[in-house]
Formats: sequence, structure tokens, C-alpha cells
Amino acid sequence: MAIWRESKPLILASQSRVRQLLLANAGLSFETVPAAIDERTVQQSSGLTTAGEIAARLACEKARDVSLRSPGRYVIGADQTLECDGCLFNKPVGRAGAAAHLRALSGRTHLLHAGVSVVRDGKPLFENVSVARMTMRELSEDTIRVYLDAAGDAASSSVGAYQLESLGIHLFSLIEGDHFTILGLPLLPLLAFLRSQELLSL
Ligand SMILES: Nc1nc2c(ncn2[C@H]2C[C@H](O)[C@@H](COP(=O)(O)OP(=O)(O)OP(=O)(O)O)O2)c(=O)[nH]1
Repeated sequence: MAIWRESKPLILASQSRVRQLLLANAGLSFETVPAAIDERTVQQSSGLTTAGEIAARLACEKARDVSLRSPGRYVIGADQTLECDGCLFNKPVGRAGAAAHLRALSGRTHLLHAGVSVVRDGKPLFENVSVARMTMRELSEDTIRVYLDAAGDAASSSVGAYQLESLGIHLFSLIEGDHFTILGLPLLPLLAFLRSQELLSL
């Protein structure tokens, strides 16, 4: 029996490989349709300033954008923001950007805010923002160099310049929060909502 009970598959409005993997591993049938929004423009024009509000708004706008082009379909949008000592970080640009992120996060605790939204026909049906606390150990310049040599381009594919389930684990002394939130998709609240709408057979 299929896990997803609707005749038409879910739509994930995300190009994020890890989000696609998490949904696939949960047994959900879905299509991937990237959102056609400029995240920085949406963030700036929203006037929002907190990491959680920004993650929620961007997740909703990504899902809304795709849902308006996909009548009748349930569309999931997600976004993750990183906040450290009041500063907001976006995805690093290239190796130099990733090194700068790691120097700024070294020896400090940062918060990852992961927002998820479900929208149908342009109407938001669900929203959740989950937070994880990540304490990075002190990183020497040598450690940053060795890590970036080993991580390669993957280091600039996520907001904190790390993939926790891969080499990123070497960077941390303490992790507090839900694994899926850290990877960028609060899966448990999302599945609880879909189940409440009788959209899942589990
Ligand atoms: N594999 C992995 N990916 C992570 C981790 N932490 C964050 N990420 C990824 C999830 C997202 O793809 C990305 C956060 O950036 P965004 O929320 O803007 O999403 P992205 O631009 O990748 O895709 P989207 O906007 O959804 O099309 O970082 C991690 O620990 N492991």
C-alpha cells in the first residue's frame, strides 16, 4: 500500500538534494518543482529580521509560488536560516566564503532555524519552524583547510558550510535538536500534519 494516499503525488518546491532524499526515504511519492522566487529579494522586501520568521516566510513563498502553478496539489516548501550571535548567515559562496563562515562559527553556538510550509492552491495550510543548537569546536586554520580540502564543493551547498551526516560531524562538540531540522526539513511536524489530514496511510 502506498504511504501517500492522494491520487496525485505531493510536490516538493525545492532543489535541495537532502530534502528530496528525506521525503523519498520516508516513502512519500512526490514530484520536485523548483520555486521561481529570489530568496534575498523576498527576505529584504518582507522587512522581517528574525531567523525564524525569515525561514517561515521563505518556506511559505516557495510553496505558494509552485502551488499557484499546480492547481489542486499539496506543495511543500522549506527554508533554513543560520543565526550566530545575532548575525544571519546565508549560503557561503565558494571555498573562501565557506572558510569565512567556519572562522565566524568556530568556538561558538549557532542556531539553525528550519521552516516548512504546506500550501494548496495558494492557501497556506501548515507551517512549522524548528530550531537546533549547534556548538562548533574551536577550529584552527589548519583544520579549516583540511576540512575544506576533504569536503570540496559540498561545503558551500549548505548554509553552515557543513553536512552533519558527512564530514561536518568533525566540526562539532555539541548538537542539540532534531536531526531532520539540522538537515533542513522538520520532517516530524510535517508528517504529523499530513497524517492529521488523512493523507498518509502510516
Ligand atoms: N546534506 C545536508 N544538507 C544540509 C545540512 N544543513 C543544511 N543543509 C542544506 C539543506 C538545504 O538544501 C540548504 C539550506 O539552504 P536553503 O534552505 O536555502 O535551501 P536550498 O537553496 O538548498 O534549496 P531550496 O531553496 O529548497 O530549493 O542546506 C546538513 O547537515 N546536511
